[in-house]
Amino acid sequence: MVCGICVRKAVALAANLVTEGSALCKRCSAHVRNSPIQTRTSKLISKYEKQIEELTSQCNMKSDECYMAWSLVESTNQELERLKIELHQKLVQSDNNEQVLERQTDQLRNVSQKYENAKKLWAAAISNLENKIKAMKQEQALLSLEAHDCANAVPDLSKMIGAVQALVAQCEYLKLKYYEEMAKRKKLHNIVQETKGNIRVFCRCRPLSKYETSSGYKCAVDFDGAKDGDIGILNGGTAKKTFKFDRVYTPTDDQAEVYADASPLVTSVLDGYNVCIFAYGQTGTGKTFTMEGTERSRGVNYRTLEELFKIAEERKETVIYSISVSVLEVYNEQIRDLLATSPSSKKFEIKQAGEGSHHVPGIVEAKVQDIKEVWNVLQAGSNARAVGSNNVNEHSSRSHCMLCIMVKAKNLINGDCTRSKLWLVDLAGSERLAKTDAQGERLKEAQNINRSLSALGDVISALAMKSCHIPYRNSKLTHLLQDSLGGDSKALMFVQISPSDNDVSETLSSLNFASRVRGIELGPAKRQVDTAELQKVKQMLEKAKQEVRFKDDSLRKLEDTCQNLDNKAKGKEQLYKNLQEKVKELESQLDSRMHSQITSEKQQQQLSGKLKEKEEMCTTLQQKV
Ligand SMILES: Nc1ncnc2c1ncn2[C@@H]1O[C@H](COP(=O)(O)OP(=O)(O)OP(=O)(O)O)[C@@H](O)[C@H]1O
Repeated sequence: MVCGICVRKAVALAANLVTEGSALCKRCSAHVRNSPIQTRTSKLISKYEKQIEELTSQCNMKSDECYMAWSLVESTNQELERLKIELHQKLVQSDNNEQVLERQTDQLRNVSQKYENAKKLWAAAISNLENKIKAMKQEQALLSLEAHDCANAVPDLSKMIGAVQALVAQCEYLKLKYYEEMAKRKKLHNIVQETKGNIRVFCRCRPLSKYETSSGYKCAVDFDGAKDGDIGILNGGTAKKTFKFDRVYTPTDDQAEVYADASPLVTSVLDGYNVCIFAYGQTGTGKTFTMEGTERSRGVNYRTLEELFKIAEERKETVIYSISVSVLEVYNEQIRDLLATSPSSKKFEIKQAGEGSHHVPGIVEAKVQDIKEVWNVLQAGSNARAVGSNNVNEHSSRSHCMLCIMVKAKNLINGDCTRSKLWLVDLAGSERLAKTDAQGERLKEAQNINRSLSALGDVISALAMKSCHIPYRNSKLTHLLQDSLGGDSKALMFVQISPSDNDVSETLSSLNFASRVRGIELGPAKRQVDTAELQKVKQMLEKAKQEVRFKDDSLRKLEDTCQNLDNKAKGKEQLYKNLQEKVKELESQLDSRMHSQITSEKQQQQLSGKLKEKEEMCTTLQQKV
């Protein structure tokens, strides 16, 4: 209850305790009796206070709700931010992917461009090759036509084979005949040799030397009967002494002509006969020239060996020959083995001569395969001879130079084996001691020369008289030549003379010696030989040889033609195969290119698919945002 004074103020006062019927004044705490208005007001107040309380609690609830709503918005915003970042990252990635894709697309474009270019190139190459193949096919067709023409040109292959077989058979028959004839010829040849005598003498006169001409010396030799083997020596004006030999060579006769007459003896060596060819005569008359010759004008030694190898080669199908050579020098009755001492003998193989090869032991021999090797051996001999003397010319005049060729032969048809020897001797110059007026060493040399030359004469005489004792051992020269002087052996002596009237006495001496050698051997009975039969056989043999040669030639020509055609066809075939292989190679290269193109196209498609997926993902995300 508020006093009247307070009542007035009551309206303005808030919250005052009101009790029904009475109340305590809040200001003065006096009990105040409630008026009806006051009661009603307090009722209203409490009612409103209740309403306020309700509203306050409602307000609190709403504030909580608001708070919750705010929190939700906050978290949604955060999510949105995250999504934005994610979207951004995706966009960046998508950009990167796009760039990679672009690059790959560019690469693919390049690859496909290259592929297109290569394709064009290959296509051009292939069409080029196809053209070539076409051309080659045409050529091949032409060639096969040609081959057909050729085949047609040959009447009939079987006929041809038959003809060839007949030719071969004929050839074989002719060969047999040829061998038979050869055997006959050999026999006849040896008969002819025997009828001519086992020792023959050829006389050769050298030209007047420049010195002789300038000194006014004249030619004292008459060659009028030279063709018949007659030679005349003018001795003191009109007096003329004539000699007869198997051959007489004038100063104009060359080395080939001289050798031509000696060559049949070479054939005898290959047939198993021992042979001796020697040059005898006064110093400076051309013994070395005849036997050795010069490089431009080869002598008997070289030509003999050349022919020997030629015949051995010709006969190689029927006889196997093994040839070896020894080179010796006899000076003052001493033997010098020039091959054993030669500084250049390393060029060929030398060995001790086989047992029984020589009567004098210890001599070496060089086995020679061809004429080139022989030349090396001859050179080695000459070099060794030069090394052994201060002056080769003078020394050679006073020593006997001896070349021995040993031949072993095996006949493949009848199995015959022979061993024979060919001596080629350049004798020391013969001089009369009275003329040389020699003394000391020179006298000794001259005496030795004369002794050995007269020993040679004695051996020849003893042989001619068919003595039971032949004095071979009287000199080293005859001792060495023992096998080739006498028995079945054949000898040829070149008597060398000077044309000068200043040398007449020496010339006469040499010719007398040579006549003695020749005269004692040739008997009248042996001269009467019927050469007509021999001529007939020779002609038959020549004809058979020509026929064989002709058949051989035509066979060889046919074989050559067939071989040529075969070679051509093979060549073309190979070319065609090569081209086919090239085309195959190109095709496989093209295939692999196409395969790689397809692979790269597939890769491109896969990449585009992935790109699309990414783009869709981006769009979805953006929409979400
Ligand atoms: N037929 C010929 N034609 C041309 N020149 C020749 C002939 N014969 C010899 N001669 C020459 O005569 C000279 C003497 O010859 P060569 O030396 O051969 O005589 P030789 O008898 O061997 O002498 P030696 O006994 O002194 O050794 C050489 O110059 C040679 O070239």
